[in-house]
Amino acid sequence: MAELPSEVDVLVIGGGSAGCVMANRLSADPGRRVLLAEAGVDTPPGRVPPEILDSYPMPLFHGERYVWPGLDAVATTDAAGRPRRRAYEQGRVMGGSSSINVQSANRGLPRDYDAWAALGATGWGWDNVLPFFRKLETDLDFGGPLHGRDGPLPIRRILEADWPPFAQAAARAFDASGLPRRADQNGDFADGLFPTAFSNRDDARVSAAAAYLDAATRARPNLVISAETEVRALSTEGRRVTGAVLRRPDGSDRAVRARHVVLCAGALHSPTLLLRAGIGPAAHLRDCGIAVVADRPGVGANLRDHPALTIAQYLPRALRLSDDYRRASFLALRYSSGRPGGSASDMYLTAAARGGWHALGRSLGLYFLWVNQPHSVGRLRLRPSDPVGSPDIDLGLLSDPRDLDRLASGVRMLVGLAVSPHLNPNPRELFPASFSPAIKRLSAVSPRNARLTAVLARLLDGPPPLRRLMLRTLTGGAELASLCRAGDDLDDYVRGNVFGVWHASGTCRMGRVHDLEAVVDPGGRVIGLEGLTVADASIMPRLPSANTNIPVIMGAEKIAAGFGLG
Ligand SMILES: Cc1cc2nc3c(=O)[nH]c(=O)nc-3n(C[C@H](O)[C@H](O)[C@H](O)COP(=O)(O)OP(=O)(O)OC[C@H]3O[C@@H](n4cnc5c(N)ncnc54)[C@H](O)[C@@H]3O)c2cc1C
Repeated sequence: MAELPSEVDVLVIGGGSAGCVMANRLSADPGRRVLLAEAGVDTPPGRVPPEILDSYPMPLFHGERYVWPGLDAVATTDAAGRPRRRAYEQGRVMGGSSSINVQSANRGLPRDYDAWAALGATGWGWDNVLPFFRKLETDLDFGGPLHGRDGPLPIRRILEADWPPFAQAAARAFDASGLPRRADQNGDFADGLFPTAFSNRDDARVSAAAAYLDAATRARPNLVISAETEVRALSTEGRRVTGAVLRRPDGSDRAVRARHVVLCAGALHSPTLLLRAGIGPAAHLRDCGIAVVADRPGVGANLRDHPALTIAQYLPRALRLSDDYRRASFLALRYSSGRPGGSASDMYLTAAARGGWHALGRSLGLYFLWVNQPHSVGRLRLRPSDPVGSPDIDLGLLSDPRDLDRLASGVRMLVGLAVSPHLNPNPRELFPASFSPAIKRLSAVSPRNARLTAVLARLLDGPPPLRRLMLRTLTGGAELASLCRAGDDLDDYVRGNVFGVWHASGTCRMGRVHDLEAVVDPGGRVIGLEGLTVADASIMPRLPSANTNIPVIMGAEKIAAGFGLG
């Protein structure tokens, strides 16, 4: 257990994607004493658990060891107004969600950041953020003015020449979209079919912890890293944040004073800590019995994730990945829906050659389809009956009907592409999948599940009538191709199955200091408070047209570069 200082210059709360960047960059000044407090276990160099290093990530987020317990979220409400709630995984381990994620390393599009600037995040336009995208990476495939050569995070792709049969087949099937094949999704910003970029070296994950908390950084005498240390509360004196109360692994609480606190607890926990400290919408705080320190209506508002569907396909044997091939996701299609209310590149589709770690998963391909530029917005609140318990999260994924429309049209497009002689021409063998509680249970790594899925996989590979019977049982009889023929049924299917892709963001959004809904200024400082910065996924004004890890790391790099105590 690391010895805790009683007073530091900077306390960084949360050692996730943003927190690792902040701890590294802020402790580069030897005169600044920095403490990083992370609730989860540490992953020091040379002792990263093999399941975290693994290029195949799914067992991590279906397991319990590295995720926050008790977090769930309402995806949307059904036609009768009933909320549809499901577990929402977030990393609780050094590296945070970058230690459990799918490792996709996608920047998004220049116009995403120009839109941030237009919304009040002055200085965050593409020309301003590009230097930080370059700074964070070593691109192992591409150079030139758009790419970094010596940043902490290696980014690579499996290029077409090295694709296994599934990826070759999926690309041939997706060619029917008419979109060109492109090589660099982080440097070529038009629509097309790309090899996905990911944060990985030598077929091993490189989390933010591996990249930014290397041995040399950890050896700095002015940096203390305290894992298994949960921050229970921020401390305030008037409108100044003066430190926090930390719970140690032995259960004891310890107050640490800090000249400046940097919140990097993620888009769900950062606003939760602010609300509990009395920083948030005044009426809501009063409902919870919390004294108001600063009335900031934007705290917990503007919660965004990409509304997504998962769809599985029974794969012929020739397209299945061999067991020693760990990475399963190879390509992505960025395309424009062309629907009313849509915009260029507003949709995203990925194809993975394995639906799970087990025998059943090996016989399935898995597609993720999401709205890349959603209009829908959700919110996070404390529960007035239990303000110190898990927050009440409503992703509001289809709160805007244009997102329902685009997802439904995306399903039609996917059916048109994936029901193909290159993959599997049988429309009944492309079917809805979701990470329901039953599938999550089946996806936990255990000898029992290995045996059970081996039996199921053998049955699935049996005679076609038996396979159809199994698929009917698994999916409750829903067939995507027939759903697409009946518009209302397709909408019901989308409403009943939509979920996020763990890209929670926006709950402490950046904006101009006079914007009442903004929570932080363009330097990440909480408006109206002293001594407090937020530097994680919470600050995004809008989602980029991309997975969020690399944009979060870019944001933390930028905030660290402009950081000053005060
Ligand atoms: C399952 C999953 C798959 C994903 N796949 C991808 C992908 O392939 N590509 C991609 O780009 N993005 C992906 N994402 C999203 C991406 O990883 C996140 O957007 C990004 O990691 C968020 O960074 P963050 O710093 O905001 O939060 P996090 O990385 O989640 O870090 C927050 C940290 O704060 C700690 N913490 C929280 N509260 C406290 C407290 N009170 N005290 C102490 N510590 C605390 C947490 O334990 C955690 O370590 C995925 C996310 C998940 C969960």
